[in-house]
Amino acid sequence: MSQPAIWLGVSLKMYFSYQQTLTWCRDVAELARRHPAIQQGEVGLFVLPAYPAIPAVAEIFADTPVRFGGQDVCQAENGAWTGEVSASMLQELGCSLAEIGHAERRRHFHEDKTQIAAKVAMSLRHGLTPVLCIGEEQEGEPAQAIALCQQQLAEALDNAGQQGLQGSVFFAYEPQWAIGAPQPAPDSYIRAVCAGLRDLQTPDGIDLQVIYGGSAGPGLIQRLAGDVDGLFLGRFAHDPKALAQIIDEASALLKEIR
Ligand SMILES: O=C(CO)COP(=O)(O)O
Repeated sequence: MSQPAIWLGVSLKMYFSYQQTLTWCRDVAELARRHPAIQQGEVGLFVLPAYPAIPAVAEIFADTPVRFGGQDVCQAENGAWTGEVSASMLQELGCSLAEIGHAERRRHFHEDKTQIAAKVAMSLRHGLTPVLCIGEEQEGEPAQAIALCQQQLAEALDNAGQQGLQGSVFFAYEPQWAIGAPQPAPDSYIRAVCAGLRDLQTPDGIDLQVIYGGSAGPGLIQRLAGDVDGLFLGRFAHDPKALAQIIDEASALLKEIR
């Protein structure tokens, strides 16, 4: 089956309890089982729950095409790294993704470009698709945002390129000023930046899917009309009905643009 044309990813961050996570995932699994666009592989869905929920989430999504992964991953293979989770353990649990470099991790845990590049390489080495989060801190001009993202992307893929690692990377473009806001960045801004990001060069064998995150919710995917490969959702996917609506919109958009 070919790759989905639109990806919808959801990070649950630390919003839900364990039981709330399972209840939400069961609703999403049900949605995935009955939605033709998901079943036919036109719209892809991925979910990033908190680490302890991963084994139960794996069971819930077992008979669906929904992918799941960690909200972070350790840069080291294994060993004396208290509190960390290795890429190999994520893979063992059935994960196919690892989120890397989210703005909240950069802010609260001072993650830097060296760690982020090492995490990207470690994920690819273990067959995990990095969900690499990049975005400018302050609102400015699209050209400035593209230049900054280009530099951060090159730094993040540097180790992987040098090691000749191959695979897909979700480039989650998340302007930091739009995360946790009442509404996303303006449509024209997102379209201009994401169109530029899609043209960026990557090391041989690494392909990018550009998805937009930052207060994304119902209505946005249609307004971005084909300039992004998908959305990376947070709060506005907490209501499964809202997620269902976004899947419907993605499916309708694909019918329009094909
Ligand atoms: O950071 C995000 C996704 O990882 C976006 O979160 P919000 O949509 O809640 O702003």
